[in-house]
Amino acid sequence: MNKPVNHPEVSTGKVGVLLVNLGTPDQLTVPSVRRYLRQFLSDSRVVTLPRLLWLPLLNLVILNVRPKKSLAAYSKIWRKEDNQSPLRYYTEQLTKGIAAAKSGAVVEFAMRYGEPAIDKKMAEMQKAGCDRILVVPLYPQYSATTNATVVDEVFRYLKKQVWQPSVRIAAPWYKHPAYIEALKAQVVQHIEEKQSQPDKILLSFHGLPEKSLEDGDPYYCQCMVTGRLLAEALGKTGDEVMVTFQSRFGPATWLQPYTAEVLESLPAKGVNNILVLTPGFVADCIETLEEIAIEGKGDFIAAGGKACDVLPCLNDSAEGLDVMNTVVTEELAGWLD
Ligand SMILES: C=CC1=C(C)c2cc3[nH]c(cc4nc(cc5[nH]c(cc1n2)c(C)c5CCC(=O)O)C(CCC(=O)O)=C4C)c(C)c3C=C
Ligand SMILES: [Fe+2]
Ligand SMILES: [Fe+2]
Repeated sequence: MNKPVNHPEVSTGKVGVLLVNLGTPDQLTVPSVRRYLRQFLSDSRVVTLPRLLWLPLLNLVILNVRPKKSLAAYSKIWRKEDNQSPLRYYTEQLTKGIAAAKSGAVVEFAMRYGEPAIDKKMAEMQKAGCDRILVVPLYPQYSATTNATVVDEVFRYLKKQVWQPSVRIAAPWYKHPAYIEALKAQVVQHIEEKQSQPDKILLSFHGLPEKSLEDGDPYYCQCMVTGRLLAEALGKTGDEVMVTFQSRFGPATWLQPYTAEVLESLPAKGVNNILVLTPGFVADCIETLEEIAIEGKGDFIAAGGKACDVLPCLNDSAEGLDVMNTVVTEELAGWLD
């Protein structure tokens, strides 16, 4: 006879849904911003330069200069009412919204960098009886710098487990009709309220080094598909809807055209009324609220532009929740026995 094994509790067959966003400083302080940037920018999926070159540069130069600059930017958008960053707030609101729609599932969020950490949340979900966990990286377009690093972290956790849950990773939804329709509805509602058409609609996505294309990262192509499908849905030409890339970091060439350069050059071309969307972000954050809605808009006006309306991310709006609920529902279909 085998020796009796001390069995862990029998599974309750629950399903877990773990939404994972990038991460954000916990507090509005230089050490907090530095801690976040250190973890984020030390990830070799994010900065692919040789470690021996990059880590000294990061630790000796960048982490001494950048956190102060970033803190000034975060302080412009920080939520005073609940003392947290918008990214964290909207990620939590989305999680609550999905939990309300998916009774029976354990719905939680984690951050790839900082807290709540992915391994802690995975462990909690297993403890709560989840033997199937759907992980949803909160990025409509796939990139190795965002999605793949979430998957790496999930599997680092799984590697240490004797009893692993089944895990499924949600696919990016860059061309899903629910997503395109949600963006369209946002634009149509804005134009109706304003009772005038913009000269141009800019879709500003987070940038990546241009080299990502050579490396096989599909991000650029997925952004272009989102842009084309939205233009088609709106009945607009490729000229009226333009895809640009923001948030360049470091001296390398990044995906182009650069949002900042386009914003500064449009007024001289007679494009004076524009509408800007940031469809690569699920939730508003420093990159959308500070870089675009404050800095980018200011630069456009300073260059002679008349109106630059910036739409919020889908966030926890009814449309935003609908997109995420659709993604979760479709991923779980067939998996929920
Ligand atoms: C090499 C650097 C970076 C790559 C590659 C990169 C890819 C990437 N990032 C997002 C989404 C977000 N990035 C955010 C902030 C942010 N990104 C970088 C650098 C790279 N991003 C930095 C240095 C920062 C920090 C902010 C700053 O100091 O200016 C955020 C916002 C976080 C917040 O707290 O508000 C998001 C979201 C995507 C989607 C992406 C690749 C496609
Ligand atoms: Fe980024
Ligand atoms: Fe930025």
